[in-house]
Amino acid sequence: MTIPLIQINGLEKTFTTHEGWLGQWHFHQGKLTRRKDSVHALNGINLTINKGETLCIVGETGCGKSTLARTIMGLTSPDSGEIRYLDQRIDHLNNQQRMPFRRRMQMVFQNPYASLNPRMTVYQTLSEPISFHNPKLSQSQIDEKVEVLLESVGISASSSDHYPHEFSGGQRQRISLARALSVDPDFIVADEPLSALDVSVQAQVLNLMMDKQEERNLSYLFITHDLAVVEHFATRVAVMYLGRICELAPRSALFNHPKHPYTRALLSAIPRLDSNTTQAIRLIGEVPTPIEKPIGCVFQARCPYANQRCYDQSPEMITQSDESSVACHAIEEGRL
Ligand SMILES: Nc1ncnc2c1ncn2[C@@H]1O[C@H](COP(=O)(O)OP(=O)(O)OP(=O)(O)O)[C@@H](O)[C@H]1O
Repeated sequence: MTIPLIQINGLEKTFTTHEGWLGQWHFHQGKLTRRKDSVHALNGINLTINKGETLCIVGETGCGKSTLARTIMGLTSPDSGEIRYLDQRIDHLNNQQRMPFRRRMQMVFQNPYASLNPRMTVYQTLSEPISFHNPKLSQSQIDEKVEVLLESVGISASSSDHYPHEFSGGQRQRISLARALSVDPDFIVADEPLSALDVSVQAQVLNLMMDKQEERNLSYLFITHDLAVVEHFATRVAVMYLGRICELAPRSALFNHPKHPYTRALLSAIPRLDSNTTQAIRLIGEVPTPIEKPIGCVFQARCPYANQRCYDQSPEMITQSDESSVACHAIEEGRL
């Protein structure tokens, strides 16, 4: 049975930036004014992450993947929209109110070199969240939990007095995962957790994450550029473009029958031995900047199927027969 764990409705986030060194001041109504640009990072995201599933987010750099992750985790506040954990709204909580959810929702970052405190031993890194969230545990119970946790991610408990710099990149990412697991979460956001690692180590860390998911019925929101990882690991895949989700589909539907022109373009960039019958699309044109949010479909400027409606009207997500959803006028009109 599918149980929704995280539900996101109409999430919007715009950042205001002061663009460029020379361009940041200008005269406006006789006054020297600092120029501001609005970066539309999230433009109405609707998404559900179910219990026990891995939802992978893919899309070009700057399309809003990390902003989505950080907003779900409460590290960035949304401008509008709702985020629910089970049936509780969590998008507007202050630090104090968010505390119970911090245990249940954890994050693993791209760079284990930066995300572990270099001045804390592995024991301190793991025991601190354990004792904070379980104040009744005795010292020996905490010690035992740290030991079991470390061994469970393939790090010898005898190295718990070592510092992060004494470990390899893969070991550090294992320790980051152990830290996330130390408080028994239900949900982990992993933002490019493999991309700072050697290719040979990536598979080991990915397999470890899959084992932990099975053991603990974890839900993952997994952000990656690597479509081979997505094909191996995802339950469902959300394809993002310029702050919007353009296709959301079960893994096999997405890889076997990609629908949105952007998804097709992404997948046709992967060299494959089996010939895919879906027509490949080569992307033309520049990636538009999130500062100039287009009216209509966000993919219009690079889409070979765009017509006037695509320039005028933003397409809605429409569910297809294979449980995928896609936002594309050309598909809706049967032109694709
Ligand atoms: N704190 C911020 N202030 C201003 N702009 C920001 C901020 N954070 C993100 N942005 C902008 O929002 C847009 C989305 O950024 P985001 O990091 O979410 O994209 P991404 O898809 O995760 O990219 P990448 O794959 O490179 O990590 C980008 O244009 C980025 O420059």
